[in-house]
Amino acid sequence: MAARVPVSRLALLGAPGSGKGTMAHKIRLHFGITSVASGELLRDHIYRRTEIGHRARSYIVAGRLVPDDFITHLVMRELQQRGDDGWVLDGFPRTLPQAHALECERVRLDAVLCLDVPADTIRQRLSSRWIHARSGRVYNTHFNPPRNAGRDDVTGEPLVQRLDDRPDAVVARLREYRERTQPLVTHFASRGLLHTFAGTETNKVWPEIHAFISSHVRSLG
Ligand SMILES: Nc1nc2c(ncn2[C@@H]2O[C@H](COP(=O)(O)OP(=O)(O)O)[C@@H](O)[C@H]2O)c(=O)[nH]1
Ligand SMILES: Nc1ncnc2c1ncn2[C@@H]1O[C@H](COP(=O)(O)OP(=O)(O)O)[C@@H](O)[C@H]1O
Repeated sequence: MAARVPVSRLALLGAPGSGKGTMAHKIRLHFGITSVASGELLRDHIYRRTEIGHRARSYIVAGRLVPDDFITHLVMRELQQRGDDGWVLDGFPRTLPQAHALECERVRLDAVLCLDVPADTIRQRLSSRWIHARSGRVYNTHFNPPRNAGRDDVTGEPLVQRLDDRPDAVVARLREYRERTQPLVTHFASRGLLHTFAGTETNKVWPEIHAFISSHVRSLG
């Protein structure tokens, strides 16, 4: 059974393809803490063809970050719905203004887990990532392939590649990461919240993250 941590508020920081979503999934399975994934929120809006999705699409396809106030509003609304529960933020904050917005709203973070993965590994992973568009389930032809090639395990529906996993969009996303997200490393380190986990294989990094959450995460229970 999952070991439950009563209250914990974590953020996953890392380049595109560093394994944030994969780790968030493992944290939910092992600790019962669910994630708020900013990219998934946006893709869901695009899939449902909402006005928000319409605004976000051109940024995402070009590999650019969507405007700060736009994504902050979306994530804050989601967090308000969660009330006092713990959560893992996957992909937010991604810029200094987003981190400042969390502080302004007095949203407490217990720890920021930074995934440090080399760019070559990231390019390989993203070229072999496939998703089920409706649910957001993520596969990889090498790491966690679907049971039937090209088909979602649960629905049997076809898998697709993300438009922003094309090589030119990946170059743009890695540039956005270096220029706008990496400054958060210093920001969170200065607040004593940063914990970095380096490696090229999720299954080797996960035991370190598991041990960290088991021993460090604040509990109000
Ligand atoms: N080969 C390989 N692929 C992995 C590993 N960990 C995660 N992946 C895959 O790499 C891709 C990116 O991981 P994901 O969790 O989506 O990264 P995110 O973009 O940071 O959320 C997905 O297709 C994962 O299934 C690993 O250790 N090895
Ligand atoms: N916090 C954020 N700030 C700005 N744009 C975001 C944010 N989160 C997600 N996005 C947009 O959604 C895209 C996909 O995000 P995500 O699913 O987290 O992908 P990945 O971590 O694989 O790059 C980003 O490239 C960006 O366009």
